[in-house]
Amino acid sequence: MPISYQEALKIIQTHIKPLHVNKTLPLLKAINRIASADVYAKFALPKYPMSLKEGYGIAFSVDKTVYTLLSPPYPNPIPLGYGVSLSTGERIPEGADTIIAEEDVVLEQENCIKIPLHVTQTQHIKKEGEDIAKGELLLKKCERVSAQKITALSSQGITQIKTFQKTTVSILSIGNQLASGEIHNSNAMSLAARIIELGGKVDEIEICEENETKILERLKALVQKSDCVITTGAMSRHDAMRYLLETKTLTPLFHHVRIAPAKPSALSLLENKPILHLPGLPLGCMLGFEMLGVPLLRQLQHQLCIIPDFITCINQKRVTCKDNCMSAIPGYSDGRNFVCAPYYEAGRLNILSQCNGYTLMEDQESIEEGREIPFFYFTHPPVS
Ligand SMILES: Nc1nc2c(c(=O)[nH]1)N[C@H]1C(S)=C(S)[C@@H](COP(=O)(O)OP(=O)(O)OC[C@H]3O[C@@H](n4cnc5c(N)ncnc54)[C@H](O)[C@@H]3O)O[C@H]1N2
Ligand code: MOO
Repeated sequence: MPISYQEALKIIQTHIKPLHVNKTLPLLKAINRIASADVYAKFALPKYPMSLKEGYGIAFSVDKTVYTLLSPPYPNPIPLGYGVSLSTGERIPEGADTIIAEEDVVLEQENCIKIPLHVTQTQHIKKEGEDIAKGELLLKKCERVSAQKITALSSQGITQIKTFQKTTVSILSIGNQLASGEIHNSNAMSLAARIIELGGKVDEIEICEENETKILERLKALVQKSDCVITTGAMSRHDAMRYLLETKTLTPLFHHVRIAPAKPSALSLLENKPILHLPGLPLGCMLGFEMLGVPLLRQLQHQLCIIPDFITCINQKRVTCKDNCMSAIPGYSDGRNFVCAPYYEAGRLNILSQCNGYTLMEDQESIEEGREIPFFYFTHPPVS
């Protein structure tokens, strides 16, 4: 009996152990990787109150509009009614509590300024610790290292961080047409490209003819090399990969999922390494990877949510799907609307090149125009 898509995801979450190999990397090499340790701020930023304008720092007094400018060395604190010249980003001396931009003052004499009537005390000042507090959590374990996270880290002088090792994947493509050279192995190259896009590393890409002994031998070798193996093909009736799963030569954690396409997909463990078995039909293989392979990689990479982020879009063209399963429908979204691909049968080859993501729809025969749908971008870093 096929299990539901949710059950398959649950099995990935409960049976697949995230990888525990750490690597300390320079910040820019860590981009898109997952942090393997919390990083805290060593000191507060800014370290001192700073002026956000080119102008004057004054010790504000409510009844005064004219301020005498002092020259360094300044008295500590600056007395009420006095001020100093400051540039943008400069430290504000003790006692000065308000910044007046230079274009807002009238120079009365050489060392005297007249400030506008409406001044807010503390204006244009960035206070000590306003950006980052000492001890603040800057990067959480299991969080993706992004350009936005780099700002705080580099402002602390942090040049390297601990991340989880990239997931390494080997691909075994099974089929006699592949082995004889009758067809090119576009599935493996497409999967490999996608794995690299997602931040993984591809170790080996091999082709194997449909022979149970040879498949098993190659799988045993590949699980030694990689964190995870993906097989493609030989999953229909009477096929070799399916036979190995059905006879429990390879013990499946699941086999047959109520998804469309890629229903015959399976997940097994060999020497504790996960093997994802996808069908050979090209679109079935790639959408099966999006539905099951992406969550598997996210699980291996400690992602808290193994499903990637999605946005909500409005469906623009009626879509037919399969009821009693989770259908993945590829298409294009401009961020607001979704239009499904003109065709999306599992055996088609090249339609994804015209798509930027897919929607998932469960137990529906169709998705009507105007309906809200989830949309998963291919380009979203899925380990985030
Ligand atoms: N009588 C039935 N037939 C099929 C059923 C069924 O229930 N009853 N299920 C269908 C479903 S669903 C799927 S999915 C496929 C599973 O097919 P396989 O995984 O066994 O596919 P292969 O025989 O290995 O390959 C089919 C076809 O796909 C192309 N291919 C395969 N590998 C590659 C590759 N690496 N790169 C590019 N293209 C590849 C090639 O044209 C193969 O001939 O079974 C249905 N059948
Ligand atoms: O499960 Mo298959 O990929 O629909 O043809």
